[in-house]
Amino acid sequence: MIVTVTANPSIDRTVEVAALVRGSLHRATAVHVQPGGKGINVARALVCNGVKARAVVPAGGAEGEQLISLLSDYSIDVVRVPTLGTVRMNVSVIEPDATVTKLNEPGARLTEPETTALADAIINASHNASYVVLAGSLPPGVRDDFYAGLITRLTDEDTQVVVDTSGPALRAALAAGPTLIKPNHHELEEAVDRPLATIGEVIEAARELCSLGAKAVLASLGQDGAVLVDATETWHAEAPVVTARSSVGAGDAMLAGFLAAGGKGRQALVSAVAWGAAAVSLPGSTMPRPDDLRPHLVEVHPRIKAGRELRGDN
Ligand SMILES: Nc1ncnc2c1ncn2[C@@H]1O[C@H](COP(=O)(O)OP(=O)(O)OP(=O)(O)O)[C@@H](O)[C@H]1O
Ligand SMILES: O=P(O)(O)OC[C@@]1(O)O[C@H](CO)[C@@H](O)[C@@H]1O
Repeated sequence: MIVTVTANPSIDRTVEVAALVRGSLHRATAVHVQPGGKGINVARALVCNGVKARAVVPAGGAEGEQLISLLSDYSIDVVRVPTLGTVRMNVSVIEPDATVTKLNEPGARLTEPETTALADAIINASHNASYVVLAGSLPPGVRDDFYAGLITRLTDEDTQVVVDTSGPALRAALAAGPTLIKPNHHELEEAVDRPLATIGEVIEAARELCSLGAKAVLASLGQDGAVLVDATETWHAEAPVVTARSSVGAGDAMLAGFLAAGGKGRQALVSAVAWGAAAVSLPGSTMPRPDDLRPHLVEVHPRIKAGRELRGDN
């Protein structure tokens, strides 16, 4: 069982438009409403591929009810932590060339008792978990060291903890020694506070985060695939570039693919890249199913080209 935690869940509304023009009225050509937040997406991707997942989710208000109802379409074991505040609504506007303009709300403030209840629910839900995934932003009211505290508590119980977050929460989490972190290109640049233009620079930055406490780094690089750095090895793998439809949640699908294939090493990286590539070719934040996956097309570079320039996001 893989346990995912989404401290700041969302209802994701993806609106497709012909072209986005600031200050204009747009008529949507399609709309998708899906349960969102990174941990929830990881859990959705896992169960869509027959891997058992439990999702811990704080949820309140009418939107909280809607989120739980949307989640009932998936065979996820949902652990709901009731809150007074409502679940946020995040909007992605997608143009035909797959350009995404994303509007994420901050999320409702969690009170101190709610934060304590969430932390206790996570610990209770995580006994016997093969991995616990702490994913996404923290809502207002929750301290930056929330994930760090959980990593310490879970590691004391020999649980493997994966973190996918950004900014101060990521920096605080590093020192607590997570099993794996999954930054994207932008989050990695932010973590080392410099631009990263080549594969070699990404690898150097990932090693720096290992020296700060992460046991491994899985960096997602959009159409340039992904880099995996652990204590002994470094790999770069990529799928043939697909015509993107929506990149929302592709990084979450990618992390799910990595964990579904064992959570370490070359084969897990191949699976991760295949799941990520499949996710970008699907609408909204739709997670891939077995028929969508093409792991045999993924190339693991036998020799890493450190000087290769990154092509940019999706
Ligand atoms: N155009 C593309 N063609 C092929 N594979 C892609 C493409 N875009 C993304 N991928 C795959 O999907 C993975 C995740 O993409 P990306 O780096 O954009 O994630 P992300 O920024 O973490 O996404 P999110 O935060 O929305 O979940 C990449 O590592 C890569 O394997
Ligand atoms: O605001 P956060 O927590 O950083 O990210 C939330 C979010 O953008 O991440 C997912 C895609 O990865 C979406 O489902 C969701 O809307």
